[in-house]
Amino acid sequence: MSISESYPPAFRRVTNDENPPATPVIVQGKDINIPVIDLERLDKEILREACKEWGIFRLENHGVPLALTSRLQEISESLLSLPFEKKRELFAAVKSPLSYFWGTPALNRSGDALKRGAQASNLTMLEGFNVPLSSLSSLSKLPTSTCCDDDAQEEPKLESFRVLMEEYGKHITRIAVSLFEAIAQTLNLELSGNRRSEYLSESTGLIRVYRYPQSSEEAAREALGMEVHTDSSVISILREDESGGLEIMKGEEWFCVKPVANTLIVNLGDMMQAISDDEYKSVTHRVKKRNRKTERHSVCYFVFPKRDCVIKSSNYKLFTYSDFEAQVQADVQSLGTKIGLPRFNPNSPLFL
Ligand SMILES: O=C(O)CCC(=O)C(=O)O
Ligand SMILES: [Fe+2]
Repeated sequence: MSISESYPPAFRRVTNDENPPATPVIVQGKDINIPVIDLERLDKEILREACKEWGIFRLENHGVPLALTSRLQEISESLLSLPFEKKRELFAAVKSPLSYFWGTPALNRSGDALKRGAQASNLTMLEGFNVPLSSLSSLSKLPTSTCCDDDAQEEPKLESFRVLMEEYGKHITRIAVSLFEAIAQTLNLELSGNRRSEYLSESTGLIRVYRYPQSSEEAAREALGMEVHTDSSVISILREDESGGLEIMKGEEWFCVKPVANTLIVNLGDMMQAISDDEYKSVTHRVKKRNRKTERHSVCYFVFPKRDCVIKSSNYKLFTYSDFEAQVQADVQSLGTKIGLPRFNPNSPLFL
């Protein structure tokens, strides 16, 4: 099987060099070193500075075993390299909470792609699996499909993926909770009662495993792997491979964040920005693959407030996380893009 048979059909034209879509050339940012935080020796001053000036940092000594991330990457790559139709069938057939998506990272709560408005022609060159962690742990084993004999060969792989994901999910949740508590201290945030678990609700934790395909030189100059955005989360934690491509906006400029083995990248999301009264930044970022000869694989964890948690912030009207999520989805559907926090800021022209 050629590699392109494992890509969604809509990607094949772009990866084959024939007629790449005519879109503006995207200039690649300069290299930059982001702040480094050592989780074993957390320095609150460095953490405060990183959250305030950058909204993103590299995490060292995070305690996730290298063997676990390597095995997770291996099994994810193996599942993602199955033929396109197979991936669709397999994930639909096992009726699990896991879902397979491609062409857009904008999904609804059930993991289905949102229909996009105005910019619907912008195909995003990525595919992946969406894994809501809480439903994963309630499934002791993935149900066996009765669909087709072929699937039987892949199901053990899917089951190993589930087991590894669950283990990885526990580590990454532990990291998110300790970082959130440390960040809250740097803000003197009052976390009495249930406030911590309302702001950072472990049960909302979600992991996405992404594959960004190879592409021709021509397309490489033109296509973005993931469009410019901020995350809606409180905290996001990324594990990327060595191929590079993550870029952040600092000031008015784009910069490339180079991969460093066995570290994680933590970025603050919109909810952290709101909770901090805009003291801390939800970093604007995108993925532009540097090396189009290889695929890029990444694993990204997102954690959110409880759905009905009211976000109180002096710069925004009161809103619940559910209100925010519904607004993002409505904007993606009608405008083709997320507006995010400005919708809730009475001083913004985009305020609703
Ligand atoms: O794949 C990556 O490196 C980044 C993914 C990302 O920014 C996201 O999923 O929000
Ligand atoms: Fe992101």
